[in-house]
Amino acid sequence: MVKKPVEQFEVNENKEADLQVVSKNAAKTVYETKGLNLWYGEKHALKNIDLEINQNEVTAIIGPSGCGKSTYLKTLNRMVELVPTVKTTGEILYRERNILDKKYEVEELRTRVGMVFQKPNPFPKSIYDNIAYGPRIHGIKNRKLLDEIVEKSLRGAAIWDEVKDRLHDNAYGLSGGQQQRICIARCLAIEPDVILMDEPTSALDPISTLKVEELVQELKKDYSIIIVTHNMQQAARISDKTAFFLNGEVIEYDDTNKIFSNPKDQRTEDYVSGRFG
Ligand SMILES: Nc1ncnc2c1ncn2[C@@H]1O[C@H](COP(=O)(O)OP(=O)(O)OP(=O)(O)O)[C@@H](O)[C@H]1O
Repeated sequence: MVKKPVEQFEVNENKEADLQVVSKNAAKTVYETKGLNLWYGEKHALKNIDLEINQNEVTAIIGPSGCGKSTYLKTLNRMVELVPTVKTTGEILYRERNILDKKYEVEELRTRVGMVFQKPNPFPKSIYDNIAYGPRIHGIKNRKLLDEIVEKSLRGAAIWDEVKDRLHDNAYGLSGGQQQRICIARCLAIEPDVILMDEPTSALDPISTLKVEELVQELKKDYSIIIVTHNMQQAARISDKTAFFLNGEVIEYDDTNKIFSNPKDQRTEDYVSGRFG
């Protein structure tokens, strides 16, 4: 009788592979929002949000003005709590820990989660000092090490070649598109895990926009990116997943190509086809 050791081995190997897939998927979730509600005073701005955000993906948040996109983004680094009237319920798990728990140190969160804003906001300092700012705050004083971080971050933000000969010039002397990439480099210098972007190209010209979009595609190899955008073509071009928000609710969340080509909800279809918003 012929034994079947190979088949047996194959079965075992598959089981192991299955287990690996399961554990890999578990590690892939960077944020899990569960039943999140947020009020600004009486205004119920986020309603029962459930969203899972994956690692090394670009997640786009779209929806008409006032639907809660920026508010949701700002809950992810707890910036929203700077507004004194804010009240939240529910959970936001970041790497499996609830960041809304008062015991969670917000400083720790901000070293893991960087943010890029709509309007480029470099500090009124040299290009070099803009990038070295975060590492210096974290106690790095060694000049050689700072030089390395500055170069690596500027390269990572695809702006090194444009500024390498003027590192000690004021960042205000750069164009808007260059300033935005300096802000992205400043974010990379703290070696974050996640980058939040709130309409990062809305103040930029088309060429700078394209550069930032290409950069986002490049950065997702190393980071997880969540981007709020009004520009639906941009969401379709650069994101893996898209969440459509309306009146504080997530109406639909799916692979970007499904949201744009075959949405399940009529309201999503109406929005992505430009019928309102
Ligand atoms: N600081 C605040 N105090 C009170 N209400 C606020 C505050 N910030 C936002 N809101 C309200 O919460 C709702 C959601 O606002 P949010 O800025 O998150 O929307 P958005 O989708 O990002 O809009 P836009 O696309 O215009 O930037 C809006 O009704 C807004 O007026």
